Amino acid sequence: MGEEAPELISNTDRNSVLGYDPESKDYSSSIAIGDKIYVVGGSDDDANASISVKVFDKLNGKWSNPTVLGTKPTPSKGHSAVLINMEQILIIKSDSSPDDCIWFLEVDTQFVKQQRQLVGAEVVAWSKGITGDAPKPIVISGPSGVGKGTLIAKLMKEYPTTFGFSVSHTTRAPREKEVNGVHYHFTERNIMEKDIRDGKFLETAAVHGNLYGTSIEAVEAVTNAGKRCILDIDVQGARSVRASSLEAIFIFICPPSFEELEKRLRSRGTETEEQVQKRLRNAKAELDQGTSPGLFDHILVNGDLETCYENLKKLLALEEGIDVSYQPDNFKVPLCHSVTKKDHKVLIHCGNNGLESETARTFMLDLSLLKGSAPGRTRGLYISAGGPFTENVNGMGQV
Ligand SMILES: Nc1ncnc2c1ncn2[C@@H]1O[C@H](COP(=O)(O)OP(=O)(O)OP(=O)(O)O)[C@@H](O)[C@H]1O
Ligand SMILES: Nc1nc2c(ncn2[C@@H]2O[C@H](COP(=O)(O)O)[C@@H](O)[C@H]2O)c(=O)[nH]1
Repeated sequence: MGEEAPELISNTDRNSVLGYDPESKDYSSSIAIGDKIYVVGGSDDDANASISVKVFDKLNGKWSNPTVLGTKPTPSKGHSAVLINMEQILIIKSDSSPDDCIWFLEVDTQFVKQQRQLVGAEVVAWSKGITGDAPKPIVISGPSGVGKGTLIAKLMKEYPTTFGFSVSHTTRAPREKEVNGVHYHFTERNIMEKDIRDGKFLETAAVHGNLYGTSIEAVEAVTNAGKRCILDIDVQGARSVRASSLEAIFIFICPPSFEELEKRLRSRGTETEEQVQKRLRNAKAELDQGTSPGLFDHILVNGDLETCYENLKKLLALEEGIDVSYQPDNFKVPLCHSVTKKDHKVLIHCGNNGLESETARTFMLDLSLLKGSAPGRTRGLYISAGGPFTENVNGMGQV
């Protein structure tokens, strides 16, 4: 039986672009999935703009502007759009820096389906393609007063360029020394409820009588700064993140005893007696859930602060597992390129409209080990440079 011919996807450079308007410098590409057509467009006139997405519903003949979640790519001079599966479209930006050229537009992934239900309208989500295995975010949970904030502050102080704190939103009032935008984004309940409906949060929970939540933007701000994201969230939040597409490491911090927890909470002096009582009641359930198997990868007891901090550092070093060695130094897709896809492999033929010549170059993207997705990053992308790549019985190989 013969091999199925690879699917040819034309690029959307200035010459072959669908709907390119030379006056406005706008360009767009379109991909049909089921009953919908996704039109992804941009204009290189406005460097601050982002690539736009429009959806045409073939069933009712109407266009819509979907809610677009995640950090959006900025426009480049052109891009190719490749249908990977019925859930996501690969966008390869031309003439962009190596860390900004591979993007995934999710149109029907689990996350998008959930958000569509929540928002009650069309939703798409962007996720940036990361080569190799970028480090996973760290979720730190534990009862109020156990010392999560103290441990995180130590980590951020010692490694300011490695770790970044995900600044949560909360409806609780700021404490005396808390700074808006640094410790929390302090917000009103009705505003936060609207933001939740608009799909802006990765997770939210009602904790000790207030709303708390991690916005997609908070996590992306840290990741975009090239840092490893730390989330300080309660057990309900940890459970939601576990169920989301964000692949993280989950650490639960325990007190050495309940009495010590009570002592720390009181000595912090930030809560009224009534609030302390409420937090202690909730702590019992959190300790039960946090220490039962399944949710957390690691449990640390915060007895002596320095010992616990050293253990936390050891644990993070073990979990590091960063491997970003797969990206060729000079991976940059020129305006003039074409793309072919077969199974999990995408070939980008660069130069001379894909015709072989001395200047022509081919890159291969291996999508078989992708992990994570929106909201956040799609990791595990492998890029090989060189070629010419040929097809063999197992797919594509390099000769
Ligand atoms: N190992 C420790 N030994 C003694 N005191 C500690 C230890 N760790 C933290 N503390 C103190 O306990 C109090 C509570 O710590 P922290 O505010 O970090 O708790 P938390 O878990 O972040 O609480 P919350 O969830 O309410 O934000 C602080 O006053 C802090 O200085
Ligand atoms: N589910 C979430 N929980 C959060 C978030 N930010 C903080 N928290 C947790 O709330 C309690 C109370 O915090 P406090 O600052 O009022 O003492 C604590 O357990 C935090 O871990 C969040 O975004 N989501």
